[in-house]
Amino acid sequence: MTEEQRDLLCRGLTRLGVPYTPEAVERLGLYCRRLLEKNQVMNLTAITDPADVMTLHFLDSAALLPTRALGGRKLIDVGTGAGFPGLVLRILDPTIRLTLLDSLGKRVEWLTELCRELDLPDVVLLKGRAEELSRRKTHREQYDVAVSRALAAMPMLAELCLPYVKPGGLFLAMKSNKTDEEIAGAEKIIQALGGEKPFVMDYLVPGTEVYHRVVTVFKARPTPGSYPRKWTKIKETKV
Ligand SMILES: C[S@@+](CC[C@H](N)C(=O)[O-])C[C@H]1O[C@@H](n2cnc3c(N)ncnc32)[C@H](O)[C@@H]1O
Repeated sequence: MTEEQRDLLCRGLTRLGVPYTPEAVERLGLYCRRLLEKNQVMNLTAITDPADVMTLHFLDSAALLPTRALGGRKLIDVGTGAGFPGLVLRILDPTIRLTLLDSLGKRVEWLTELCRELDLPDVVLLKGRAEELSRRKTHREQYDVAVSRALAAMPMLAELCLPYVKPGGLFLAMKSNKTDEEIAGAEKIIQALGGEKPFVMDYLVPGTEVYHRVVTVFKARPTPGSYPRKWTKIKETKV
Protein backbone atom coordinates (compact mmCIF):
# COMPACT_ATOMS: atom_id res chain seq x y z
CA MET A 1 0.00 0.00 0.00
CA THR A 2 1.37 3.43 -0.88
CA GLU A 3 1.66 6.20 1.73
CA GLU A 4 -1.17 8.00 -0.04
CA GLN A 5 -3.49 5.00 0.15
CA ARG A 6 -2.59 4.39 3.81
CA ASP A 7 -3.34 8.02 4.55
CA LEU A 8 -6.69 7.88 2.78
CA LEU A 9 -7.64 4.76 4.75
CA CYS A 10 -6.43 6.01 8.16
CA ARG A 11 -7.97 9.46 7.79
CA GLY A 12 -11.26 7.87 6.72
CA LEU A 13 -11.27 5.48 9.69
CA THR A 14 -10.61 8.38 12.04
CA ARG A 15 -13.42 10.33 10.44
CA LEU A 16 -15.76 7.39 10.97
CA GLY A 17 -14.62 7.10 14.59
CA VAL A 18 -13.26 3.58 14.03
CA PRO A 19 -10.12 2.73 16.04
CA TYR A 20 -7.42 0.76 14.18
CA THR A 21 -4.09 -0.88 14.87
CA PRO A 22 -1.01 -0.97 12.58
CA GLU A 23 -1.68 -4.72 12.12
CA ALA A 24 -5.20 -4.04 10.86
CA VAL A 25 -3.90 -1.47 8.37
CA GLU A 26 -1.23 -3.95 7.17
CA ARG A 27 -3.88 -6.64 6.74
CA LEU A 28 -6.12 -4.31 4.75
CA GLY A 29 -3.15 -3.41 2.55
CA LEU A 30 -2.50 -7.07 1.80
CA TYR A 31 -6.24 -7.68 1.27
CA CYS A 32 -6.33 -4.87 -1.33
CA ARG A 33 -3.29 -6.28 -3.13
CA ARG A 34 -4.64 -9.83 -3.29
CA LEU A 35 -8.11 -8.60 -4.34
CA LEU A 36 -6.78 -6.63 -7.29
CA GLU A 37 -4.35 -9.40 -8.31
CA LYS A 38 -7.07 -12.06 -8.29
CA ASN A 39 -9.50 -9.72 -9.99
CA GLN A 40 -7.36 -10.03 -13.14
CA VAL A 41 -8.40 -13.66 -13.50
CA MET A 42 -11.64 -13.91 -11.51
CA ASN A 43 -14.57 -11.50 -11.33
CA LEU A 44 -14.40 -10.19 -7.74
CA THR A 45 -15.02 -6.45 -8.04
CA ALA A 46 -15.78 -3.74 -10.58
CA ILE A 47 -13.42 -1.44 -8.65
CA THR A 48 -9.86 -1.56 -9.97
CA ASP A 49 -8.19 1.55 -8.48
CA PRO A 50 -6.58 0.87 -5.06
CA ALA A 51 -7.74 4.28 -3.77
CA ASP A 52 -11.33 3.32 -4.59
CA VAL A 53 -10.85 -0.02 -2.81
CA MET A 54 -9.84 1.99 0.29
CA THR A 55 -12.93 4.18 0.15
CA LEU A 56 -15.75 2.31 -1.61
CA HIS A 57 -14.95 -1.12 -0.19
CA PHE A 58 -12.96 -0.72 3.04
CA LEU A 59 -14.30 2.55 4.46
CA ASP A 60 -17.83 1.81 3.27
CA SER A 61 -17.72 -1.56 5.08
CA ALA A 62 -16.12 0.04 8.17
CA ALA A 63 -19.00 2.52 8.39
CA LEU A 64 -21.02 -0.23 10.12
CA LEU A 65 -18.64 -0.30 13.10
CA PRO A 66 -19.13 2.95 15.01
CA THR A 67 -22.90 3.03 15.22
CA ARG A 68 -23.66 -0.62 15.89
CA ALA A 69 -22.60 -2.76 18.79
CA LEU A 70 -20.86 -5.55 16.84
CA GLY A 71 -18.00 -6.30 19.24
CA GLY A 72 -18.00 -9.88 20.51
CA ARG A 73 -21.08 -10.69 18.41
CA LYS A 74 -21.62 -13.72 16.21
CA LEU A 75 -22.06 -12.18 12.77
CA ILE A 76 -22.89 -13.65 9.36
CA ASP A 77 -22.24 -11.81 6.09
CA VAL A 78 -24.77 -13.12 3.55
CA GLY A 79 -23.62 -12.99 -0.12
CA THR A 80 -20.19 -11.74 0.93
CA GLY A 81 -18.60 -11.89 -2.56
CA ALA A 82 -14.99 -10.79 -2.04
CA GLY A 83 -15.57 -10.34 1.72
CA PHE A 84 -17.57 -7.10 1.97
CA PRO A 85 -18.47 -5.96 4.48
CA GLY A 86 -17.77 -8.91 6.83
CA LEU A 87 -14.04 -9.44 6.41
CA VAL A 88 -13.26 -5.73 6.81
CA LEU A 89 -15.31 -5.64 10.02
CA ARG A 90 -13.42 -8.66 11.41
CA ILE A 91 -10.01 -7.19 10.51
CA LEU A 92 -10.84 -3.94 12.30
CA ASP A 93 -12.56 -5.60 15.26
CA PRO A 94 -10.96 -8.98 16.10
CA THR A 95 -13.66 -9.73 18.71
CA ILE A 96 -16.31 -10.23 16.00
CA ARG A 97 -17.07 -13.95 15.50
CA LEU A 98 -17.44 -13.99 11.74
CA THR A 99 -19.06 -16.31 9.21
CA LEU A 100 -18.84 -15.48 5.50
CA LEU A 101 -21.45 -17.05 3.22
CA ASP A 102 -21.57 -17.09 -0.57
CA SER A 103 -23.12 -19.39 -3.16
CA LEU A 104 -20.13 -19.21 -5.50
CA GLY A 105 -17.54 -21.89 -4.72
CA LYS A 106 -14.64 -20.08 -6.40
CA ARG A 107 -15.15 -16.94 -4.31
CA VAL A 108 -15.36 -18.99 -1.12
CA GLU A 109 -12.15 -20.84 -2.07
CA TRP A 110 -10.38 -17.53 -2.68
CA LEU A 111 -11.63 -16.16 0.66
CA THR A 112 -10.42 -19.32 2.41
CA GLU A 113 -6.94 -18.81 0.96
CA LEU A 114 -7.03 -15.10 1.84
CA CYS A 115 -8.07 -15.74 5.47
CA ARG A 116 -5.17 -18.20 5.75
CA GLU A 117 -2.73 -15.62 4.43
CA LEU A 118 -4.18 -12.89 6.67
CA ASP A 119 -3.84 -15.27 9.64
CA LEU A 120 -7.53 -15.23 10.51
CA PRO A 121 -8.09 -18.93 11.29
CA ASP A 122 -11.33 -18.36 13.24
CA VAL A 123 -13.31 -17.00 10.27
CA VAL A 124 -15.93 -19.58 9.21
CA LEU A 125 -16.52 -19.90 5.45
CA LEU A 126 -19.73 -21.34 4.03
CA LYS A 127 -20.49 -22.19 0.44
CA GLY A 128 -24.19 -22.42 -0.24
CA ARG A 129 -27.40 -20.60 -1.02
CA ALA A 130 -28.60 -18.32 1.75
CA GLU A 131 -32.19 -19.52 1.48
CA GLU A 132 -31.12 -23.15 1.87
CA LEU A 133 -28.51 -22.93 4.66
CA SER A 134 -30.84 -20.97 6.97
CA ARG A 135 -33.11 -24.03 7.07
CA ARG A 136 -30.36 -26.00 8.83
CA LYS A 137 -30.48 -26.12 12.64
CA THR A 138 -26.79 -25.22 12.83
CA HIS A 139 -27.48 -21.84 11.19
CA ARG A 140 -31.12 -20.99 11.81
CA GLU A 141 -31.43 -18.16 14.35
CA GLN A 142 -27.85 -18.81 15.47
CA TYR A 143 -26.41 -15.32 14.82
CA ASP A 144 -26.56 -12.06 16.77
CA VAL A 145 -26.22 -10.05 13.58
CA ALA A 146 -26.70 -10.69 9.83
CA VAL A 147 -25.17 -8.13 7.45
CA SER A 148 -25.41 -7.91 3.68
CA ARG A 149 -24.36 -5.53 0.90
CA ALA A 150 -25.38 -5.52 -2.76
CA LEU A 151 -27.12 -8.89 -2.73
CA ALA A 152 -30.79 -8.19 -3.51
CA ALA A 153 -33.62 -5.69 -3.15
CA MET A 154 -34.82 -5.23 0.40
CA PRO A 155 -37.89 -7.53 0.42
CA MET A 156 -35.85 -10.48 -0.93
CA LEU A 157 -32.84 -9.58 1.17
CA ALA A 158 -34.91 -9.66 4.35
CA GLU A 159 -36.05 -13.20 3.57
CA LEU A 160 -32.47 -14.28 2.82
CA CYS A 161 -31.04 -12.75 6.02
CA LEU A 162 -33.57 -12.57 8.87
CA PRO A 163 -33.89 -16.37 9.34
CA TYR A 164 -30.22 -16.40 10.50
CA VAL A 165 -30.80 -13.83 13.26
CA LYS A 166 -31.71 -14.78 16.85
CA PRO A 167 -34.72 -12.98 18.31
CA GLY A 168 -33.21 -9.91 19.98
CA GLY A 169 -30.57 -9.64 17.24
CA LEU A 170 -30.10 -7.33 14.26
CA PHE A 171 -30.18 -7.44 10.48
CA LEU A 172 -28.10 -4.67 8.88
CA ALA A 173 -28.58 -4.06 5.15
CA MET A 174 -26.10 -1.81 3.33
CA LYS A 175 -27.88 0.11 0.59
CA SER A 176 -27.65 3.14 -1.63
CA ASN A 177 -29.52 6.19 -0.34
CA LYS A 178 -32.06 5.91 -3.15
CA THR A 179 -33.91 2.97 -1.68
CA ASP A 180 -36.87 4.55 0.13
CA GLU A 181 -39.35 2.71 -2.04
CA GLU A 182 -37.84 -0.76 -1.71
CA ILE A 183 -37.50 -0.31 2.06
CA ALA A 184 -41.13 0.77 2.41
CA GLY A 185 -42.12 -2.15 0.17
CA ALA A 186 -40.31 -4.58 2.49
CA GLU A 187 -42.11 -3.66 5.71
CA LYS A 188 -44.80 -6.32 5.38
CA ILE A 189 -42.42 -9.23 4.72
CA ILE A 190 -40.03 -8.01 7.44
CA GLN A 191 -42.89 -8.15 9.93
CA ALA A 192 -43.87 -11.63 8.72
CA LEU A 193 -40.24 -12.74 9.23
CA GLY A 194 -40.23 -11.51 12.85
CA GLY A 195 -38.61 -8.11 12.33
CA GLU A 196 -39.64 -4.64 13.45
CA LYS A 197 -40.02 -1.53 11.29
CA PRO A 198 -36.65 -0.70 9.67
CA PHE A 199 -34.57 2.21 10.88
CA VAL A 200 -32.60 4.08 8.19
CA MET A 201 -29.32 5.97 8.63
CA ASP A 202 -27.45 7.64 5.75
CA TYR A 203 -23.71 8.34 5.85
CA LEU A 204 -21.06 9.88 3.64
CA VAL A 205 -18.37 7.40 2.59
CA PRO A 206 -15.17 9.21 3.72
CA GLY A 207 -12.94 10.40 0.89
CA THR A 208 -15.86 10.42 -1.57
CA GLU A 209 -19.03 12.33 -2.27
CA VAL A 210 -21.08 9.16 -2.14
CA TYR A 211 -23.89 8.73 0.36
CA HIS A 212 -24.82 5.22 1.40
CA ARG A 213 -27.26 3.92 3.96
CA VAL A 214 -27.55 1.32 6.67
CA VAL A 215 -30.98 -0.17 7.19
CA THR A 216 -31.30 -1.66 10.66
CA VAL A 217 -33.97 -4.21 11.47
CA PHE A 218 -34.45 -5.41 15.04
CA LYS A 219 -35.64 -9.01 15.18
CA ALA A 220 -38.35 -9.21 17.82
CA ARG A 221 -39.85 -12.67 17.18
CA PRO A 222 -38.77 -16.03 15.70
CA THR A 223 -39.16 -16.46 11.94
CA PRO A 224 -42.09 -18.81 11.12
CA GLY A 225 -41.11 -22.22 9.72
CA SER A 226 -42.65 -21.39 6.34
CA TYR A 227 -39.70 -18.97 5.69
CA PRO A 228 -37.51 -18.73 3.74
CA ARG A 229 -39.45 -19.97 0.76
CA LYS A 230 -37.83 -21.49 -2.31
CA TRP A 231 -35.83 -19.05 -4.46
CA THR A 232 -38.41 -19.20 -7.27
CA LYS A 233 -40.99 -17.85 -4.81
CA ILE A 234 -38.68 -15.34 -3.12
CA LYS A 235 -37.79 -13.68 -6.39
CA GLU A 236 -41.46 -13.13 -7.18
CA THR A 237 -41.63 -10.78 -4.16
CA LYS A 238 -42.75 -7.36 -5.39
CA VAL A 239 -40.44 -4.41 -4.68
C1 LIG B 1 -23.06 -8.31 -6.09
S1 LIG B 1 -22.20 -9.42 -5.11
C2 LIG B 1 -21.93 -8.48 -3.65
C3 LIG B 1 -20.74 -8.96 -2.88
C4 LIG B 1 -20.38 -8.16 -1.63
N1 LIG B 1 -21.37 -8.30 -0.59
C5 LIG B 1 -20.12 -6.70 -1.93
O1 LIG B 1 -20.84 -5.86 -1.42
O2 LIG B 1 -19.17 -6.42 -2.68
C6 LIG B 1 -23.43 -10.61 -4.57
C7 LIG B 1 -22.85 -11.90 -4.04
O3 LIG B 1 -23.90 -12.69 -3.52
C8 LIG B 1 -23.76 -14.03 -3.93
N2 LIG B 1 -25.11 -14.62 -3.96
C9 LIG B 1 -26.12 -14.36 -4.85
N3 LIG B 1 -27.23 -15.03 -4.51
C10 LIG B 1 -26.94 -15.71 -3.38
C11 LIG B 1 -27.69 -16.60 -2.54
N4 LIG B 1 -28.95 -16.89 -2.79
N5 LIG B 1 -27.05 -17.13 -1.46
C12 LIG B 1 -25.77 -16.84 -1.20
N6 LIG B 1 -25.02 -16.00 -1.94
C13 LIG B 1 -25.60 -15.45 -3.03
C14 LIG B 1 -23.06 -13.97 -5.27
O4 LIG B 1 -22.32 -15.14 -5.55
C15 LIG B 1 -22.15 -12.74 -5.10
O5 LIG B 1 -20.87 -13.10 -4.64
